[in-house]
Amino acid sequence: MSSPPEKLTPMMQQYFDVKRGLPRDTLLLFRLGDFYEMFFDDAVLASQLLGLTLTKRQDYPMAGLPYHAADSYVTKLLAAGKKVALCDQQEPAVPGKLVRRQVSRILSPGTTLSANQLDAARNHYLCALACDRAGLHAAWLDLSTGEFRVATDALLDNLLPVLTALNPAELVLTEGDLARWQAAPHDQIALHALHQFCAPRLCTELPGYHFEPGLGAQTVTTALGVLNLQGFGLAPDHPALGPAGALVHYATENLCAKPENLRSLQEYRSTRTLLLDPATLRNLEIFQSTRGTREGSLLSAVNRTVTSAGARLLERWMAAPTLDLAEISRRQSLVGELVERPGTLGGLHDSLGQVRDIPRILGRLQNRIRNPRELGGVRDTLAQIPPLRACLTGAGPATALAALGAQLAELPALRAHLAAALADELPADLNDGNFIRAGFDPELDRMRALTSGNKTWLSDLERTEQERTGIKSLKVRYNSVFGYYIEITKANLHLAPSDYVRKQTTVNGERFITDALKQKEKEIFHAEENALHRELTLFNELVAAVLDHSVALAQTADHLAALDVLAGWAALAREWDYCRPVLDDADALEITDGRHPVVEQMMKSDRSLHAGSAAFVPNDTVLACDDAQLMLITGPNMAGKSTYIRQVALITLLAQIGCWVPAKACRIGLVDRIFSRVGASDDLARGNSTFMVEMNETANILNNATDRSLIILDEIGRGTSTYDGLAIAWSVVEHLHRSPERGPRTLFATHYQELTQLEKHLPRLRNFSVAVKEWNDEIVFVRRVIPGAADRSYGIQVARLAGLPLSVIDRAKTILAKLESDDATVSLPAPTVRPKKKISVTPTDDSQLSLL
Ligand SMILES: Nc1ncnc2c1ncn2[C@@H]1O[C@H](COP(=O)(O)OP(=O)(O)OP(=O)(O)O)[C@@H](O)[C@H]1O
Repeated sequence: MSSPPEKLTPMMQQYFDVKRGLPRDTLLLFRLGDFYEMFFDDAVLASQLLGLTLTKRQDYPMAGLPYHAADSYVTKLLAAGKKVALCDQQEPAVPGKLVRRQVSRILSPGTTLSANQLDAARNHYLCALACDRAGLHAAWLDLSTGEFRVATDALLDNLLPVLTALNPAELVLTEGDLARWQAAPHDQIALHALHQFCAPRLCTELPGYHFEPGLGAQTVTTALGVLNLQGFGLAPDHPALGPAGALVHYATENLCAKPENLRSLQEYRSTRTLLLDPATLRNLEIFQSTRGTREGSLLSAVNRTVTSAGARLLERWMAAPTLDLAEISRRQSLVGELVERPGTLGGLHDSLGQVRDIPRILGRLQNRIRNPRELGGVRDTLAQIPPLRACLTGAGPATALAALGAQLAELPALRAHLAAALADELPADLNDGNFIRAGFDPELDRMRALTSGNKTWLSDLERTEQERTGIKSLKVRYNSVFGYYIEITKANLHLAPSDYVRKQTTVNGERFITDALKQKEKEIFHAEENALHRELTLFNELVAAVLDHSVALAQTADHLAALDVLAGWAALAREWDYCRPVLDDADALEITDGRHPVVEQMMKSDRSLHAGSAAFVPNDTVLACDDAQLMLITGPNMAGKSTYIRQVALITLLAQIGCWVPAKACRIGLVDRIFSRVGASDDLARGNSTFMVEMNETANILNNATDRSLIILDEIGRGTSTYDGLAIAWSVVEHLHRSPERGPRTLFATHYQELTQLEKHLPRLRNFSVAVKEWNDEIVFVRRVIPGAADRSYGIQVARLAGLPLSVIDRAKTILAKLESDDATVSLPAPTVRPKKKISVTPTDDSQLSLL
């Protein structure tokens, strides 16, 4: 920061005192009257980010923004990854006296609670990490809803996938860790992966002692208001309590108070979760498409939620699909009951549409961010509980839906209280008043009557003064500078009575006051102030009443969120004809008429735009760890290989979150991890070529896959020379098939025709191809996956479809014919191509398979 001027005014002295107490990367917004001002480097930066005018005060830069618009400016600063401290006046300003000021909150991307600064449909995590010889220890907290979790794992690969899926808005790390991870020797792959996860995010570093587990246990127990953590199944020396303590400390500093909405601390265990590594999340476009949009992702294809809390729960379920068969079956049954009852589904949809974001409303109320609309949200939600319960119990007393309905707390007293107390239309700002309904509180009514009585007096005054003076155009008006005044136009000034006191001359006339008018004004102001004060008291009582029921409200909100997700899935199942998959502990993966959930929907919307476009063609899959373990899929370009192998992975993922799946029938033996290696992507910024990324991802799969995993591999080895690539692809297939009895269920799409010969030697490998029809040297895609290897690749025909110039196509055909003939000499002009050698397989002993 620029150095402060030598001689400081008392106010600037106060500014520097506050600034010194803040972390260095925090912008200070310093309240001066109706503005928040920034000075020095903060002013320069903010003026650039917010487009504010940069001014000067005694030679140093200054920029200000009106305090009532602060929310939208702060939103922009947070979106730019900045942290912002709001320093407010703690007492009314008195001329000649320095006002007491204090930081009231620090806002950062991971700790903000304001509805404007949060995406309603997304969880918003602050996450702390520590890594030592015992492994990776993590804690994450959504301060807006109070969700708080810890996890520890000896293997980074078990924890990093879920953290990537959670996509935290901000990280808290031990000072120096980030640099240490970056500088770690090349073979420390785990530390580099950790650095890679952290580097693009906003990281705040805290001194190491904040991460000490003993201190963490104390901080966390105090924050949760419990004596110990046994009730949450956590030992006092759990290593993730270090990061958990650091999180609570950081949140407390930012809120300038203890976070009041932490209800519980849950341990996340990777052994209970289907893991999707970061590459798979990206490759399978689970949360966003490769273009970076929500549209085109699996999440958007299966999201039919109508509440924000439901949308967030769906995201959480997808980030960590469960391995708990009972839980999966519970969700499936609820979906099943709803699929059977379209009437119930319609009723739920309407009522859920009126439900407000209770978890975040409670989070704000508990952390002292309060406005009348938040209470309105609780009122409107409670009003929906009776119809929702009626809807659910209407399904029959012995149903899972009725059981869920019984868990929704009606809280009739609170509902009636809020309905009686709150006005229909509620202001966003407490100080605007008029949010308490007339007739609710006699005292408030009396004060309001006084105000309105006085206002009637004013309008009567206008009439009587017009009569007294004979000036028809005389007006009684109000402005914020003079308060109430009487206005007389120039032409009538000679008629102004002598008791009128002149206050201001305007272009058209003069403004006057009288003693009686000023007396009345005082009464009005006083009555308004009293009424607002009374409203605030009533408001605080209502907030207290709501918070008294916070546990029941929070639980009900959790049930409503689940109901929203499940009702959405039932609607999806009906609309797209999904089936209920059977999940068990067996080894099989059998899908009849499976479809790709995203491509299918996109094709339908294309069809509605372009008549004649084709419909999605369903395909079967049969895999088993100990039988058809590895499907090797060949076929022309564009035939549908990638779509097919991805659809199997997506159907598996949907099945394990409890959703129904796009198929006619489906049976899946639980999968512990889904791995994928698809497409080409480079990571040039970190010095990794396309091929290097491909090999890293493949290495990860081969090192971490278990017999319970599902692996999809698309064109392994494509990023290098033909023979190197083929050799690698070949040995990868062998590796996956190495155990004599069983191996991970694998789908392997390839253009290396040579690999199909492996079927003869690897008993659990099955050749499949995507069929095409050939017609007049053109190909027609039929999108059917059939047993047996493809005969050729039709690359040139597809290249023609892509619009390559005909001269190039013809020349390619000539070269291909030569290459495929025994005479491998191609006459010039020709590209430099290594003649293709015949590749053959020598049977029996695997180790003797000769490539070349
Ligand atoms: N089962 C299907 N039904 C209808 N259309 C499909 C089906 N499968 C794929 N398609 C369409 O075919 C296009 C190409 O599919 P895909 O990318 O899977 O082919 P591919 O065989 O992997 O091609 P390449 O080998 O060139 O990567 C998809 O974008 C999709 O629109």
